[in-house]
Amino acid sequence: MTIETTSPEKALAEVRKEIDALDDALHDLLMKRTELVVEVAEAKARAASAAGEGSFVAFRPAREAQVLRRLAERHRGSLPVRVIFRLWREIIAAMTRIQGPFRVDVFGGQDGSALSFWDLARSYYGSSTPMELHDNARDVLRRVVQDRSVVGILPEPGTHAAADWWVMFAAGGQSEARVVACLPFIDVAEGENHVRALVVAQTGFEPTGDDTSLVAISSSESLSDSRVTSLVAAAGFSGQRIADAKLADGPSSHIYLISMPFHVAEDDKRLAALEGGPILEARLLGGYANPIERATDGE
Ligand SMILES: O=C(O)C(=O)C[C@]1(C(=O)O)C=C[C@@H](O)C=C1
Repeated sequence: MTIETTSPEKALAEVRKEIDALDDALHDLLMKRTELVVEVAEAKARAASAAGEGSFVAFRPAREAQVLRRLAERHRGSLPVRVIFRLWREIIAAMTRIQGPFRVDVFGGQDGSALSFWDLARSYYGSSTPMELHDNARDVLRRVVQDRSVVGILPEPGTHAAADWWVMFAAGGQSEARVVACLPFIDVAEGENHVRALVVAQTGFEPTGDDTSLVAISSSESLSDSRVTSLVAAAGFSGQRIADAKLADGPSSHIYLISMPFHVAEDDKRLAALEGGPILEARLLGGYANPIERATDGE
């Protein structure tokens, strides 16, 4: 016969003591991580001044994607990866704000999807980051172009009635703004179907090893899907049309948005090779680290 020496109260108190110790360890690590991010900011400031720039953009979406992918890869147990992401997104957003001004302008539209886009922005850019809602995608884009500290959340082209903002982006003057991320960063096949958004900011579209690029091409004539595909292939690229638009005036009256399943750099020679024949201009709009895909997530 075994004699019960530990009362349930005592066992509970023991486990809670262990939880307290873990909380302390987590808290210590968070404080240490913050100190490292201050060093990261100092390194960025030095790099900016060496490049003759007075300030720097702290936001590095490619690095953020790599941080999340690495965690998803090593994750075990019943805590959903989405919860891990939410926790790290809160941390990363706070650490971005420690380095300098950072704010988010969100497209909400007028068709009831505002809450979905707002939620997406909050869960990725933190509970205390200043955010503003706009009912017009063009206003969001304008804010991004005007202010280096702004990140814009816009509906994914081809999926939303108001998602024609990319045309203004593609046909407007040169700007430092780029598409740099896609939200949500985790796609759960059996999860609820949420909206997808693209993130636009004045920061680089850097490679992560698993990316999608968005290139806009303009033409004076209407191009069929197969024509677009073969022109893209002739330049050494591959990709598919995900959206198109017809402009009222100017020689480049037809404009197509091509999604390419790899990273395209700003100086990629294939962009120049695309121009010629019916294509008057090819412009890299940026792109994003492909979100991770899961069949299920802790359900
Ligand atoms: O690695 C950086 O450049 C950082 O600034 C650190 C960090 C992070 O907290 O991991 C924060 C913000 C950046 O957008 C990317 C990553």
